[in-house]
Amino acid sequence: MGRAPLMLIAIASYFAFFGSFLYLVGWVGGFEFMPTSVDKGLGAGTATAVIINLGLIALFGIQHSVMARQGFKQAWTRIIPAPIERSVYLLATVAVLVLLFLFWHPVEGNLWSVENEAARMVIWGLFWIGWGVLFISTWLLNHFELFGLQQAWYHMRGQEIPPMKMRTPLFYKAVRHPLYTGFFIAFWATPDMTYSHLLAAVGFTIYIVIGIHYEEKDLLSAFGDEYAEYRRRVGSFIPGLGKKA
Ligand SMILES: C[S@@+](CC[C@H](N)C(=O)[O-])C[C@H]1O[C@@H](n2cnc3c(N)ncnc32)[C@H](O)[C@@H]1O
Repeated sequence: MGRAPLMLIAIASYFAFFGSFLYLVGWVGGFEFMPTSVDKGLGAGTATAVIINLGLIALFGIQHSVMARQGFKQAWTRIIPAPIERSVYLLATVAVLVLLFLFWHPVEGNLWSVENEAARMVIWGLFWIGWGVLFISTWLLNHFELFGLQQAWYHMRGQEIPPMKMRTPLFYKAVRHPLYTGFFIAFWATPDMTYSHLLAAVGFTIYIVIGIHYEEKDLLSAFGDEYAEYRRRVGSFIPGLGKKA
């Protein structure tokens, strides 16, 4: 395939992913105007709903973890062009997110509901801070590389795609996984914790904790001692906690 079509695929994937990310923010927030959300979707009995929902989260986890591993990438790039490997990964993520948005089955009931208006505002503030931390973290790492545009751009210009560099600016000096810290805050900071929301928060938290194990394995093999030393010095999600000897 020509260089320009690959660039177009990368741009289309970027915007498709960005759209699904914005939908995810509204989906987790459970805003009225959303066609579906963590609290608005198809109906089913509790047991069926829980099984389907956990299946949807597992699907997201499997797609995300398997396709991000080095071994998979090496095999996969014999089939698809390497410059759009990340873009195809993003398209697969969009597909599993769309399944989540369409087939999530809300579960009845409420764990907590904060009545006090000021407290509700503080919690909503935290929700937005979480998404903000996540978004800023993508720029701290390398936004365009993370979302596949840089690879296709270099390829289009006939230049070699630069290897991934280890980065530890700003938030990364305090924790190794600020993007996931942002994700946790965004999922857990809600003034109305319905059982549906709780299921999503617990499910995605478990997935991230498992996913990090594999992500760090890859980071250790890519960056060696530099990353090992970083793990000894810097906590995982919460500053000072989860350092690895
Ligand atoms: C979705 S990002 C999440 C990054 C990180 N786990 C976080 O929560 O901020 C996953 C990608 O970031 C890369 N990555 C993670 N930490 C990195 C670092 N310190 N420097 C460069 N790349 C990193 C991983 O290799 C992976 O491709």
